[in-house]
Amino acid sequence: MPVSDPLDPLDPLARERAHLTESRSALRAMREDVEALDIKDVTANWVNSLVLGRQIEDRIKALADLADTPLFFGRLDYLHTTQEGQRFYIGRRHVHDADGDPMVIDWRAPVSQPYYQASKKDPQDVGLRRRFGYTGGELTAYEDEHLSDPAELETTSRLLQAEIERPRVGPMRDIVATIQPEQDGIVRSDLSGTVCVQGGPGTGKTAVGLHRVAYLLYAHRERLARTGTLVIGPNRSFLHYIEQVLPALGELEVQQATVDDLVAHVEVRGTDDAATAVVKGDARMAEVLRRAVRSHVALPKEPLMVVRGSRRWRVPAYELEEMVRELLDRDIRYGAAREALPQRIAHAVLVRMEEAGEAPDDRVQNAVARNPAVKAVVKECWPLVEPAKLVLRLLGDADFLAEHAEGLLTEDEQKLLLWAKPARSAKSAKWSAADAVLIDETRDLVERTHSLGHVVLDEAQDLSPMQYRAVGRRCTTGSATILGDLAQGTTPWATESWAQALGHLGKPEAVVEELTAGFRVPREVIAYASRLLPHMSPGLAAVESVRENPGSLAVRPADDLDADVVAACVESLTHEGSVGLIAADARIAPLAEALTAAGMAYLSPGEETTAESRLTLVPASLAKGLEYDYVVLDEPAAVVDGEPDERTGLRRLYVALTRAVSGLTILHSAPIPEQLGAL
Ligand SMILES: Nc1ncnc2c1ncn2[C@@H]1O[C@H](COP(=O)(O)OP(=O)(O)OP(=O)(O)O)[C@@H](O)[C@H]1O
Repeated sequence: MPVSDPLDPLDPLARERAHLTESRSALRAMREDVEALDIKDVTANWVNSLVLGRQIEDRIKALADLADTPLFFGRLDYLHTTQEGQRFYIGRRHVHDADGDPMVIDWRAPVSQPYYQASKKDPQDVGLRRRFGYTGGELTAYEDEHLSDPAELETTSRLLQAEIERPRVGPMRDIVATIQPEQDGIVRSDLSGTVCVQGGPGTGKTAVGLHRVAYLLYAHRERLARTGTLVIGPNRSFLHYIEQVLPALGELEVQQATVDDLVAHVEVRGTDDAATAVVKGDARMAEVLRRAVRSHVALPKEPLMVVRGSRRWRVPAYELEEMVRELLDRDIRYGAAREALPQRIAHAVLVRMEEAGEAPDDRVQNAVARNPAVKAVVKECWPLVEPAKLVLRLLGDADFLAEHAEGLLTEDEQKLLLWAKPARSAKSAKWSAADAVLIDETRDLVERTHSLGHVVLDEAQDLSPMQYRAVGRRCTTGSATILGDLAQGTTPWATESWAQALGHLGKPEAVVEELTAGFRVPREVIAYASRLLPHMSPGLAAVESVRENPGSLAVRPADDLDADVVAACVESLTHEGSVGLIAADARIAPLAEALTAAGMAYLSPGEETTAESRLTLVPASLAKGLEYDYVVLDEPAAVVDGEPDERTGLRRLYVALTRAVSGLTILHSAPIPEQLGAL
């Protein structure tokens, strides 16, 4: 790797540094231009000026020059055909000079794509690809690849390798400088299609999903600003961990939520046992709910008599019945049909008025639709359905449930659904998370759920069919990026195949891509963890680690488990980077006590690690998606035993074993689960 000679005016590094300095001044000038905007002349309306003011503030924020985030990380020199001898610096955002000429090009622009995709085999008209290395914001190195020079040997990039090996203190960071070709293909796939990514631990699924949102916002900014984008993660601590990535890429508008947040129409205070939750999460419940909602519709028995002034207008029962039947047959929401019915009835009355020689207009039709007699028919035939009340009745009234579950759920399954003690009201009921999903489904039967432009669903393998439906209805008219690993499914309803999951989501046509290169876990550690695969997810390929650092793996029997675990944490903390102590949930309290007794401060998952505070105590149930430079794993057998069945237990253990970036120390007093075996 060439080094700089500051005394040489032709020194390439010095010239690149000069370009960096000029680009920073250009960025400053762009920011000052925005800061100098005077909106008083443009708008007299205070609401407009508030909105405009906020947009300007966001723009100023987006144009900030962050000291530790390099303005560009690469350079492309094109050859002749497409961009005639042009040179582009690739960075996180577009920077132009006073004449509007680009100094740094956004990594998402089409001309940047060869930075990620070009190779010796397919140079894509690129003569030179240069990667830059930074040390604390200073440009200190560069690395060249002459893609069209057959004499130059292909080597692995030291800068890329250094980035992959970099210690992981702090929240998750972006990977724009080092997105790999297979990842880039997913990041840049078109907005119109849904993509599903299967990938083992540390293959970059989360990173790819977040960069795809950033890319789509760039390529379809207006459309997505209107329709909205959402990232769904498994829990709060995970969302905290990833929340900095998009803002660092200049995207401040993306919402984040858990599936529970999406369906939070009632307060969740209860829990279900696994068997009950499985039935509640089963896709057949959608049909039970559909039937139950539609069962509220009653066919009219009596004719309708509308009195207006001195005239009486009669609509016979059979005609009303036809209207109701016709609405039932149409595939529209219960609520929409309920709104349509009075207008239909009013229309029938108007036809009669016209036949009698009157000339009623729209106002008359609306007045008839609001007539008490018409309202009474609607109330009788198409009553309001309150979603929470309907679910309350299904879970509390065995006959009502049996009527609508007939032929769909067995008697045993129905029993599992029924509350031991029926709740009195929707307010006082102890709703579970699965109940909230049922209520959400019912709401959608009554009124269409608003669809966003794009949804990213991470750790998707853990969702129940009913949860997939809840996510799917939030992107019916948009698209989605579905990320997950079947081997890390730890819920009793975890999906067995992506085809099934995509079917429930309503996106059966989605393309399933696979990522197999592992950027997190060292070779030896992933090989050890992958021993579990045949026992819990046969058929899934093990991840191929691209880490060069061999990492360290130690499995040690403990005499005094708590004390030995604390000692292993102390030892891990002598290294640079973050340390995660992962343990079965039931072991968290005693370990917290042991750490406190030893005078060691620790964080909870999702709390930001800093240089001073690097140890996090992680319950196994929250470890998914997170990573630490060094992991101390307490008592693997307890992690397995903490789950209701062995397969789920082994999968939980697999998740815990695959969080380490540099070193994994396992301490056990009980025997190591036999599927893992000795080192
Ligand atoms: N192209 C890349 N260059 C550098 N680092 C990368 C790259 N791809 C992924 N990484 C890093 O590898 C680590 C794992 O990535 P990520 O968390 O996205 O993986 P994942 O597949 O979601 O893992 P899990 O299945 O455990 O949730 C992160 O630190 C991420 O920044």
